[in-house]
Amino acid sequence: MTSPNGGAVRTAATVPHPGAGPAAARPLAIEAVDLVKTYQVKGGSEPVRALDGLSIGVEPGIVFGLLGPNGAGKSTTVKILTTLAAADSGRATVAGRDIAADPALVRRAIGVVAQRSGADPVATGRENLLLQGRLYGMRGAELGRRADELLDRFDLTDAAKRQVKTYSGGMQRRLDVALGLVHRPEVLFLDEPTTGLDPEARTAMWEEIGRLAGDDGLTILLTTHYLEEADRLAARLAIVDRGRIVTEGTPDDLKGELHGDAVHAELVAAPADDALAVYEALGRVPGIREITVDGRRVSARADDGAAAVPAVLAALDQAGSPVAAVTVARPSLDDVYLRYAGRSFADAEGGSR
Ligand SMILES: Nc1ncnc2c1ncn2[C@@H]1O[C@H](COP(=O)(O)OP(=O)(O)OP(=O)(O)O)[C@@H](O)[C@H]1O
Repeated sequence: MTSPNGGAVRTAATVPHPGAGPAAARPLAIEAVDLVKTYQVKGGSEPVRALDGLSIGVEPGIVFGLLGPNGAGKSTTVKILTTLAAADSGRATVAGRDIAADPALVRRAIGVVAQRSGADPVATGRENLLLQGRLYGMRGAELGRRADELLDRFDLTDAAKRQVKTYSGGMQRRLDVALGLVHRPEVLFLDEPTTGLDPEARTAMWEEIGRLAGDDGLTILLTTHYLEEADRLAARLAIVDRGRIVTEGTPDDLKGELHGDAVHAELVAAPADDALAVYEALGRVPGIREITVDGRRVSARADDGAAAVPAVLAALDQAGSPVAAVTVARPSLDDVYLRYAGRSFADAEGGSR
């Protein structure tokens, strides 16, 4: 089978329909296979490999989180899946259409809320929605009704006739999401929707996104570098590190893989000898496993964290690395990230790729 431009048309992969018989299957809303993307940097010798064989499969009707630190490759993935950039290699389908063979069909089927607002600041909120609808061929009373419905839904009715430049950050972001939904897309891309919002506006946006997830059939791909956001909103999530997916599952499954408690110790000083003495000393403490030393930070898992603390403190002291502070916690997504990426989320955010 070939497409009008001669390229091969790929059929979308399918997933078993939950609760349906073994023969029933639904197409994936998003499928990306082995995406690679490099950027040539002006004046730089080495090209940046933003995506290094990234693959995801997103079932329809869910919020799927792409979680990763700054520079992990989330925005590049969104740009490729929304046809704004081409991959060097690999393939993908969105809403059942191949992004390379049928980019126009993909664009009609998706809504995109980019990191930077696309709204016209000197137009009103309602005018922005009408303009966006017209771009998708919507007209007349139907478009007016859709704009009013979205203004109401995103709590913007009172501000509908105000210029967008007078909106608060939270109101602008809500309008951005409304703009992405005007033409009733099948798949909505939200690229870091709450970055830059104050905590109150962030919570309000989380509630909105949570409600959207219940909309009939809408699939949402959400990128975020907030662990809490992914935990709260995503039915499934994939953790991205250095352009690859390092693990994928429901937030609870991912945390559940980590049995026992996370023990984090802050050493008085970073160990000098490649931390060998620290690894050896902790390795001898019963019930302690998965030890990671990262500068002054030591992390490990323990079946009973609180009970293990005295032995951990004593072992580190004897190894010549006294402890300044220690915490015990239930596994978090940060622990999941540490396990798969080998460094803490905070370090990955601040560090180089
Ligand atoms: N146009 C570009 N030219 C050169 N390098 C780029 C370009 N766009 C992205 N990169 C690089 O590619 C890598 C991935 O960037 P990307 O924006 O996809 O990451 P991200 O996970 O979305 O991060 P952020 O949260 O900061 O947006 C980074 O190293 C980035 O510096």
